[in-house]
Amino acid sequence: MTRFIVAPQWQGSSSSRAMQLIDGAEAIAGDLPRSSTTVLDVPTEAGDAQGTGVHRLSALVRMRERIEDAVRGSDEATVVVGGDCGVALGSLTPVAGDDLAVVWIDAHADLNTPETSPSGAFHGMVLRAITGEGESLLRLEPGIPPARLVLAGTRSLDAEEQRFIAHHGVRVVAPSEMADPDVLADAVIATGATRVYVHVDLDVLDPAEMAGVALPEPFGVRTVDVVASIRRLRERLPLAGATLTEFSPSSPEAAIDDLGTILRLVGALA
Ligand SMILES: NC(=[NH2+])NCCC[C@H](N)C(=O)O
Repeated sequence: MTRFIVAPQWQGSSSSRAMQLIDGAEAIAGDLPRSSTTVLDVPTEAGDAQGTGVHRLSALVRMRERIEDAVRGSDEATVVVGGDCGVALGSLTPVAGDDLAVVWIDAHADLNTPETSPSGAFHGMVLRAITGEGESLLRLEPGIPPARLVLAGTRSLDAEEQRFIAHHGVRVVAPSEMADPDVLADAVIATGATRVYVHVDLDVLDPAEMAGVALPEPFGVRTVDVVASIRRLRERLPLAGATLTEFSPSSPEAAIDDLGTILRLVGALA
């Protein structure tokens, strides 16, 4: 049975957004099987950037350790539910290796560094940290090489992210390409990896199908296509771990509308 870890991490400077991410994590947790779900404590400490340009750095370093400890030692793939996308660092660290590909299903690339981030929010830097770059207190070492990354559903890129993708020739599966589930699976197989980590940020979905995200981006992917792409990929490679992140409903009533969609994605990852 798949294990779930719920990590209500928040990375920004706004407390209303923090509350929404915490509420979102709790709403999802309420629908997961109780016996196989661990809910981590909410990191209430404000944390300190320590001059790094990463908001709440000290709190995020602690949260990373907590997530890593919770994931480590399981024989099966663990699905870590955020919280923000930054939880993927702690979730991926115990399963990293030179046979691993990382699939980033997200409207954003999350490839900023503290120097290039427009927001100071770690969720926009976490994939870069997974490649072993960026702030030294909060990155994977050794990192996953760019040739082992596949981005999918991506449609909002900052200048440095565009440069990184072009420079390294990172494969980006466009939202429209997701209609054919073989495209993602083929792209991951082409990296030569033999295991795959799948990260899903709910903002990859079209806003018509997912309202409860902080940074909705138009022209997104249909839930049915994300589910089919993940299932097809899993027919071809074993899943090493997964994240499902960024649920931040504006109210408990609004959360109910999105939970059915979220559970379909949970089903594809579990
Ligand atoms: N996974 C996300 N929601 N990322 C949002 C990132 C937004 C922007 N690119 C930043 O660096 O701040």
